[in-house]
Amino acid sequence: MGIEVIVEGLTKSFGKQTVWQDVTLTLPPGEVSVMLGPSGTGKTVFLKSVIGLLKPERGRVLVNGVDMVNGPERDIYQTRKLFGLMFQDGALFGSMNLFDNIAFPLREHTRKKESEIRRIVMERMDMVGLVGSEGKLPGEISGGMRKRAGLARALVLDPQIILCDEPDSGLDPVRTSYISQLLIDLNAQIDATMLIVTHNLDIAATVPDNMGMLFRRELVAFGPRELLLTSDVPVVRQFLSGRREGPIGMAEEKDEATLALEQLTDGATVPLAPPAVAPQLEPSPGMPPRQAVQRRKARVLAMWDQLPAAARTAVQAGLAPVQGEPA
Ligand SMILES: Nc1ncnc2c1ncn2[C@@H]1O[C@H](COP(=O)(O)OP(=O)(O)OP(=O)(O)O)[C@@H](O)[C@H]1O
Repeated sequence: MGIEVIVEGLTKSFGKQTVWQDVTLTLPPGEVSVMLGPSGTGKTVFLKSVIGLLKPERGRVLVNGVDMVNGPERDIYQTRKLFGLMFQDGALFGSMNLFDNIAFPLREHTRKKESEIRRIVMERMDMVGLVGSEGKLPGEISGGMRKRAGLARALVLDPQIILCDEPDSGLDPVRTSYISQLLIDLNAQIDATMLIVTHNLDIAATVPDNMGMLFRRELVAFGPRELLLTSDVPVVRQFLSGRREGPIGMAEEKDEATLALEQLTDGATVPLAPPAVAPQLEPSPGMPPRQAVQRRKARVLAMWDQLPAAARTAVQAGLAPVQGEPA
């Protein structure tokens, strides 16, 4: 089962610029979480801080009891091996074929024999649908294939926590749907804790168990997907509906005067209908059921009293028994 990641009071700055402050959340073990936020709000910085590649000034990130911020470097290095990291561009070595790219972490970090490495690499390539492309160079394949190769490489060390930075960037909507399904299928197969950073609304609506959003140097919210998908917090509603009206501006947050002017226009005053919550993706036929589903159900029911009515209704709709399944 995946490992819980506890983030407490995390604050990160570069010089005088605070990227975000006092971020507190828990990634539940084996569940899929998505972190949303407009460009430049520090989503990538957050991922890098979770894995200990960047050092926030305050707070801690606990993984298996190790603080990835201030713990001993030796422990951080060991704990990092529990992670699989999928970078935005796949981060493949251009001069290596896909097989060697995916085998790289095994050759670097383990003493496995080549025959064992071949078995693992082929198994992971099969998981992401790349068998037959072992000999291709990254420059010879499509962006979607590069993403999948990046994902296969993130999987070779059997990670218990997977971090994905914008798995959709540069992909068309159809390829993005395939990646979404692949992420759910992977979760069903390996039950790893997953954190996906994205601004893709389809991924946000259909993939995660939990969702968070960064804005104005704060974590606006983090919780079950239904909480954010039905939220009436203006910035969350604006982001999830992709509207211009609201606190998020083109280059940066809008100033007070622009916002006040918007309040006077019809577009901003017409209330949005409560959003319909799309069903979460199920694993593909033939995949095992996601083990996180039952754990999440118990967790969400335990926080029932704290959920607003709209979120409860959406949770109930999602819990309705599927035909042929016990309630
Ligand atoms: N190493 C660094 N040194 C200085 N500033 C940095 C560094 N890394 C990131 N930043 C700044 O931190 C802020 C957040 O960057 P980040 O890449 O995390 O945003 P993001 O939310 O992932 O954006 P996008 O969605 O556009 O990828 C930006 O203002 C960026 O310029």
